[in-house]
Amino acid sequence: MAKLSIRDLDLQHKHVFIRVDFNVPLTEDGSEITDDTRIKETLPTIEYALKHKAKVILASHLGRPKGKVNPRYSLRPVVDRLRVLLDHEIGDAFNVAFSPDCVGEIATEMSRQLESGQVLLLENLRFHAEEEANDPGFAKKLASLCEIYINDAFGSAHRAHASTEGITHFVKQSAAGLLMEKELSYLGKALEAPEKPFVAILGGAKVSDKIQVIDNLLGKVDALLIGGGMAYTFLKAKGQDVGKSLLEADKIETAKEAIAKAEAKGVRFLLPVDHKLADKFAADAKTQIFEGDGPFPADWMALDIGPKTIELFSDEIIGAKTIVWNGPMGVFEFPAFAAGTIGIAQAVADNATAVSIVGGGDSVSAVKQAGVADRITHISTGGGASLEFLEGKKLPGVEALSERT
Ligand SMILES: Nc1ncnc2c1ncn2[C@@H]1O[C@H](COP(=O)(O)OP(=O)(O)O)[C@@H](O)[C@H]1O
Ligand SMILES: O=C(OP(=O)(O)O)[C@H](O)COP(=O)(O)O
Ligand SMILES: [Mg+2]
Repeated sequence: MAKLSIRDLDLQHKHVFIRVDFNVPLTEDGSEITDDTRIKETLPTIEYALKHKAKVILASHLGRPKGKVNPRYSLRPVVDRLRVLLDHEIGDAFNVAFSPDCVGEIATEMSRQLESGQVLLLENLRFHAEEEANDPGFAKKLASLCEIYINDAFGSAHRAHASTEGITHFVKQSAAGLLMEKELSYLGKALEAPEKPFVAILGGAKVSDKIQVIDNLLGKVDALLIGGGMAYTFLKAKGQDVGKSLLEADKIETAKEAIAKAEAKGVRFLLPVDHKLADKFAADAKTQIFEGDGPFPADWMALDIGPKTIELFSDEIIGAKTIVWNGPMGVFEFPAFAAGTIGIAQAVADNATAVSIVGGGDSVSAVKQAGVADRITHISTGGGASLEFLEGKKLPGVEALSERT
């Protein structure tokens, strides 16, 4: 990689701002972390900086609070977990300070008081609309906290936001963290010339974001399996009434184009053939299995793929030599709708001859919940980011870093 690495820099006694992706899955009320993979994966970078006597400032977004302060999306639960993890790694009673705002007087004062070898975590960057708008004034405020900027947030590297892109224009040195380097290096090698058959599995809830990558994926994969919340815009595009299922009406045209392109290119394009429907979006919803391409019963929504779809997708997965998976097959956080995601996780893990890559905050959480993570070749902290990387797009969070000269 031609980009500067944290290992190239002299960190001693400097304020080092590390952009991390602590956008971890939480319980519904936001009070507890359900999967801390993204925190654990940044520990090598944080420990490296501490060992080299940096004053470490950590910043992240959490969820999509849309530019407003919202306690539901506070990073406070992350401070507690980080303390425990660093205690365990570094020694007892390791303190992590927490600033209730990522910019302003308190953040400035707390960062000024940091000593070498100490850590400060800033509150959710997305409590300010300027973060996602990549506002230069806001980026400058973030930059004023530090002398060195490190981006270790691979999971957010596809975003050109103030803390991932803008900030680099206001600091002298911007470098990649160890997790960022590890992800780029692994994915770069694995996806340079993937062995075929190459099967991509897409699901999850970020339909409008991720439907964009399909066009480019169709030039690379032999089969594309679409489940989860992503599937219903496609089924609607094929003329099926999907009731109250997740639907992005303004992406129906994009979906139609993708279906046509897959056909023209001879890519096998699989959609669910049965579903587990719910009468409401809740863990205790009434359920029914629905099969075929007729209209869903009115007011019901699909929250999981059905057993025939698990079988159909698994048959495709068994024969693959490279598998990339992002996005759960259903609302696996509710036990009644976890079977599809767990079934696909097992099928991916059971294919011992394929290189398998599972990416995304929620997908990784699901694979761990299914107990098969150790049989996946690479667990990536990035969902959208790994898809855009696979597409061959330049990631703005990486592009913005200083060149190694
Ligand atoms: N059929 C569905 N309807 C609504 N939400 C769904 C459905 N299937 C999956 N999801 C949700 O998608 C979310 C994860 O999507 P996403 O963030 O895109 O994945 P990842 O974090 O793995 O990249 C999960 O919280 C899951 O509940
Ligand atoms: O969780 C994330 O992506 P993912 O759900 O695709 O894994 C990243 O933290 C990016 O979050 P965003 O999609 O709200 O910008
Ligand atoms: Mg997610």
